[in-house]
Amino acid sequence: MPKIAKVIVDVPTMQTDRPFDYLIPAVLSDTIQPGMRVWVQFGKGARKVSGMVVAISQHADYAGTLKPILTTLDYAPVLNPELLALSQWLAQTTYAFWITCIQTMLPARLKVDTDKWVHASATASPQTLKLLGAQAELALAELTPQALAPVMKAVQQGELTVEYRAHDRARVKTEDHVVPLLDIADYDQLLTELRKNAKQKAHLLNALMTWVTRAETPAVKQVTQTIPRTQLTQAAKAGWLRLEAREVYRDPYPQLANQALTTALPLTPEQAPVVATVGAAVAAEQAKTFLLEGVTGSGKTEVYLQIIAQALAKGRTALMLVPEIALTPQMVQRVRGRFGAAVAVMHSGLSEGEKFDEWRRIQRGEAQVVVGARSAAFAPLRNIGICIIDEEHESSYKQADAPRYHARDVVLHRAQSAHAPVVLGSATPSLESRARAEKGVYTLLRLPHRINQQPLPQVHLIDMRQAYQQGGRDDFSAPLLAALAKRVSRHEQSVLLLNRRGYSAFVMCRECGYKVMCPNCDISLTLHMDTHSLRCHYCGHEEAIPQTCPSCGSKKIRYYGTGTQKVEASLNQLLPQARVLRMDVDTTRRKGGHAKLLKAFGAHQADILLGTQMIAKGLDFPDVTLVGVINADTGLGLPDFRASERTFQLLTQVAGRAGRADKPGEVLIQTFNPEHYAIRFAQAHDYEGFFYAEMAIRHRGDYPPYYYTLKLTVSHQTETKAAKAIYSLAQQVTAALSPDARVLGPTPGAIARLKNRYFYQMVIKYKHEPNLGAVLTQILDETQSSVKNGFQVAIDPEPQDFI
Ligand SMILES: Nc1ncnc2c1ncn2[C@@H]1O[C@H](COP(=O)(O)OP(=O)(O)OP(=O)(O)O)[C@@H](O)[C@H]1O
Ligand SMILES: [Zn+2]
Ligand SMILES: [Zn+2]
Repeated sequence: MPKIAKVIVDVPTMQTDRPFDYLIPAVLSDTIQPGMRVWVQFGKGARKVSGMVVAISQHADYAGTLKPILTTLDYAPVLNPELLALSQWLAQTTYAFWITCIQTMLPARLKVDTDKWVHASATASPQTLKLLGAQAELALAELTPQALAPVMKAVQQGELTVEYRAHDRARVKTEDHVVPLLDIADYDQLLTELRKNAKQKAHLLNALMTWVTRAETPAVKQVTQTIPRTQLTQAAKAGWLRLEAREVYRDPYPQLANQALTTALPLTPEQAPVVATVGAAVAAEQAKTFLLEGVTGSGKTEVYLQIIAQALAKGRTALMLVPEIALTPQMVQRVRGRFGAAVAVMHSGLSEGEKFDEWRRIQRGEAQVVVGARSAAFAPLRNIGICIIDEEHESSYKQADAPRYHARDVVLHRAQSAHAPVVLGSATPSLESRARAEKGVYTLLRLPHRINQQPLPQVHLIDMRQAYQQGGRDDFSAPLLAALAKRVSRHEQSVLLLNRRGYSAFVMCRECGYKVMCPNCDISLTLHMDTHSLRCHYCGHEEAIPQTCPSCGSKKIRYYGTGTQKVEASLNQLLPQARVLRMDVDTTRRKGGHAKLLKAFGAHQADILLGTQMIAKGLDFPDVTLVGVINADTGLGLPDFRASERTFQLLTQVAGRAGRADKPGEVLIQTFNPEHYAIRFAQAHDYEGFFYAEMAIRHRGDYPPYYYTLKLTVSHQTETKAAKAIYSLAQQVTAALSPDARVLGPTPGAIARLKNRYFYQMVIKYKHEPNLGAVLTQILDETQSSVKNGFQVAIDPEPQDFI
């Protein structure tokens, strides 16, 4: 009885979002396993596509004749059974295509690329044949837009046919090594036969004898420092040696390779019981979730490292997630410093090749500790013994595009099947997690004090309404300037936060008020002084800054908004003695830019580190005694029920950068809302107070964590079509819901037009809705058939952004 492979093909549509049956040819019957990528023929044109074997069975679900699998792309599964099951769970819970989930879980290098080629069909006219020139076929990707137009026309008329050709990009990096082939006596003999002046050959033969004695096979890279490569090739031809390509890993952190390992610190009386409690769950293989609520500088990272060590000692592996912006070189160094080569790092700053190699080191069991950002939740670790999510409140753990997963949920799901405990750590836990701890679903553990009983920094609020009346200058109040100046004279350091949430610099005409807008999106363009251009942060459109107003022709074009560059310029004017380092998207765009700036600041090459949100987290610099917040409240006005929570978290985190060593810290927060509860609780370092106050507000408004939320978005290039569609979907959804559910909207998206598409959305708030999943799947099914009409529907469970 032939065996059947169930294959998910790489064709992401609703109709193809299920396993298809393929025959396993006899030659492959011993090889093929679930989790392997294969080539198959698919669809009408029987074109070659890649796919993933998700199961093997004796039974076909399809009654017709089955096509065979053409061949495999992998020698071993790239998804193990646990991850394969996870991919299916992910597809179900995020309403995404199964193939999209599979691809999200694998490194980009394992995604098969398809190129389109055209060649002449039997009906091709001489004119069409001319398009091909002397070639038998053309790669579409290489044609210019002008050349493409007539080719596409010929394709539509059937004179040219398109062929899809997929190719695997999973290439490993190799390095050549010299392998001696003879023994010492032979080399000695050759040496005596050499002509006197053949100095290079003599040198090589001597070297070969040394390598044979030491049983070495040195890298060609090293050998060619003293012996020319041509000598090696000649010697290889003569049969003296062989050049062998060996697989090497690309190391994203070569500078950390030979670092001496750090040892565990003696734990403080607060840390010790936390490590013991979680350690017990690690030992007992209990899938328990702990919420570690520890103030900034309380030594959470040391706790994580010691818990990880316990899991490793049991022969199990560890997964540690850190938000992208907190994944500083400092953090990587701390983990690599403790566990050395056992650590693999996964984040978006790595090259594709580095990501692939780190993934393979994990896959092969050579790395047992993974530290990484959101996507590391899918690291191919086996035998997980502990999972840690640092800064668990961070919204960047939620992916905004399909599959719209939350890394915290993925990790909790994996830990459950691995019987491993999870630690969610934060100084400012999300309301959702803290509420679960309140109900006893999670176990609450606390580190209420800083290491060595260092006090948390004093926080002062500066009322900017008064400061402006008293003649404050630019963005700086008198007290903040004075405090900065004092630090400079004492050779201490300061961190200065410019809150960019809900905010950006723009260009406006002072005569007529014209703002330069993106031609594709309903949003003003953002000013970038380093490139002297205006850019759209949504679609990437870029244009030069106009000299005169495009609307009225006036020359009174002015720059508005507190951009970091503008703040830096006024700091240089107001405090000429201070050396300022600016850290924002512009100065950290290049690879390693982030690390370079932090290193310079750590080496005291600057007095002030000025930056956006990215400086608020994870930094541990002992000489920082002042933290200034230029604008605390830009995010408070956003139409989002999490606005207060986000502001509280940001202020608490950034305040936590001050006074972490022996010198006491001070924090100055400039605000227009000094009475706002989020700002007051941040001033008092009172997370618990904030939690209960905010819970009351959420309760009154029927918001999470009391309700679940789900956002449904429809877009179309024609505004009326999008609007009509959302109203009919709203009816369809409402009909399926119980009276307890609430529907907000439909409304136009906060940015109603993006990339020339119009967006309409609705938000569903609910507690228990057993029918919701079915009606959403039905909606996806129905709208998918209208994709040809240009509709796009997106379902976002627990969205992090309501705009
Ligand atoms: N047991 C200990 N003994 C001595 N020093 C410690 C101990 N544990 C941690 N530290 C030190 O205390 C400082 C703060 O610790 P750490 O950075 O781990 O805090 P954290 O809670 O992760 O802070 P944040 O949430 O602000 O990032 C670090 O410099 C760390 O080396
Ligand atoms: Zn104008
Ligand atoms: Zn745009």
